[in-house]
Amino acid sequence: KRPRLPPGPWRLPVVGNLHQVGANPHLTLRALAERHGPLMFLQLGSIPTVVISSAHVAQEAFRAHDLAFAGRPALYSVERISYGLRDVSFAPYGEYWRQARKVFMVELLSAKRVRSFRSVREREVASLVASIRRLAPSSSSSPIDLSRMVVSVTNAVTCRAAFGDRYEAAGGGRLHRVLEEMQSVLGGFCAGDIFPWLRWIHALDGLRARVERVFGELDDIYSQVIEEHLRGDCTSEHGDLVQVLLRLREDPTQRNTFGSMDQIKGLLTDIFTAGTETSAATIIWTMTELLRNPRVMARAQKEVRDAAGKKGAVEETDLHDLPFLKWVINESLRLHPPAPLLLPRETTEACTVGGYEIPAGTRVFVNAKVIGTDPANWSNPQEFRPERFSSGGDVRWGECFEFVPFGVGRRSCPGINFALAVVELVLANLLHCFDWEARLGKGEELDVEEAFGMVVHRKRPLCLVAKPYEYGKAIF
Ligand code: HEM
Repeated sequence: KRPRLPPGPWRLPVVGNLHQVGANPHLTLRALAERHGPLMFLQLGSIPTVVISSAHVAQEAFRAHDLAFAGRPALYSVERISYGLRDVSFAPYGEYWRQARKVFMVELLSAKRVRSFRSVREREVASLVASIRRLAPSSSSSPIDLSRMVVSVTNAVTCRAAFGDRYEAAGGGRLHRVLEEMQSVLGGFCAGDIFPWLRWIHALDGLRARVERVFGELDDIYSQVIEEHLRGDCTSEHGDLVQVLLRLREDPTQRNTFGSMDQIKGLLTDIFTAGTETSAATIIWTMTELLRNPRVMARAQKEVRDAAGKKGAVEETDLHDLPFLKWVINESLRLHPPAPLLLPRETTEACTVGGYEIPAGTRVFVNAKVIGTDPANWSNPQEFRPERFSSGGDVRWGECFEFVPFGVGRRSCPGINFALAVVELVLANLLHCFDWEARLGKGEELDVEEAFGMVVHRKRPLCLVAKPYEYGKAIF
């Protein structure tokens, strides 16, 4: 007997289940899964879709059929900005993806390479602390927009790792603006991704023009940076990604894969889309939860201040002594995974999960947020309680299906080391150098309202009063 599709809600003609998903899919999909189960079938416009909402189903799907789930859909905005999917994140599963991911892993994201960017991180974090001091010289200063400042730091760290010292020459400010606009065109569902035959509509609704504008500006910046590297004007002490990619062009074994400039540019875009907003959102959600939980804030600050002592700043070598801070970050990633539905997958072949058929070409969402707050695996799941990570040692990312903020299987995030290095250093310094206060009305609590996008941020920026801490005077 032919297996059936997984259960799911009734669908309307043409739109299918689209009207039930709405503008906040990570929330509506939770409610739908509660009714229809942890393996659910939806028809989103013309796209057959499966949503996985439990650790148990994720484990069964990815242990037995990792390859079948290793594809990605070709999304409208991503296709153009990644130079025709010449990236890692959205490249179709195959040889190009494998080679490109290997280059990322070895040349940019390995533990050794991440360590080599230490001075980049320390410099950018020092500059963040100095900016906050300038804006908030005393405890009676006005609140500062921490969300904005944190995105600038994560952008700057990624830009320096990718471009080396040419980052400022590339016009740091202009690049930030373009990257912001890029995140906005990539955010959310667009009609052309749900009804591929409707892609023409983006000529009318303005999306095509926005994508073209961002693409043009990015291309301009990349061309300038690559040109300077080719002229030999680049002297970064740690070696940067552009240098590495240009060297690969000279290598006869790699030339076929990385021969064209478009390939280099596609990979650069990937680093910015995958790496900056995700890390910034993690920092901001962690600060949000610390402010909502003064007991946890006090313990985290004590740990950091004990480790750094009278030093004006926390250095990377101090981070080894901060186990509590690491649990705090894990707890934040559990409650607020920046990519709550991971990145969409598309099945490369048909497979059977839990006795149900998943046809080839099905779009797949894994609901990391629901999995991380499933009462079957987490006690009092909505409570922010970092101590729950105290037993069992470090999390083994990718092997623990109850906690998947970085995804699962062969397409899981390769940037974990790179991300956590900057997230930990920024947070440690924010906690060491300042005391923080959210100026709220009587009885009011700091909110956790979300704005949906490929990366889920706070709906409103995190604006806080920063009170300089006594030992924080001599920064670095
Ligand atoms: C806290 C920060 C981060 C979070 C929460 C995060 C999360 C994720 C998630 C959920 C995925 C999709 C995984 C899947 O489909 O199973 C992903 C993929 C990816 N991430 Fe990250 N990420 C972060 C930081 C970074 C950084 C800093 C980089 C690089 C500089 C990076 C590079 C990538 C790439 C290239 C992919 C695509 C992998 C592939 O398709 O083979 N990420 N990330």
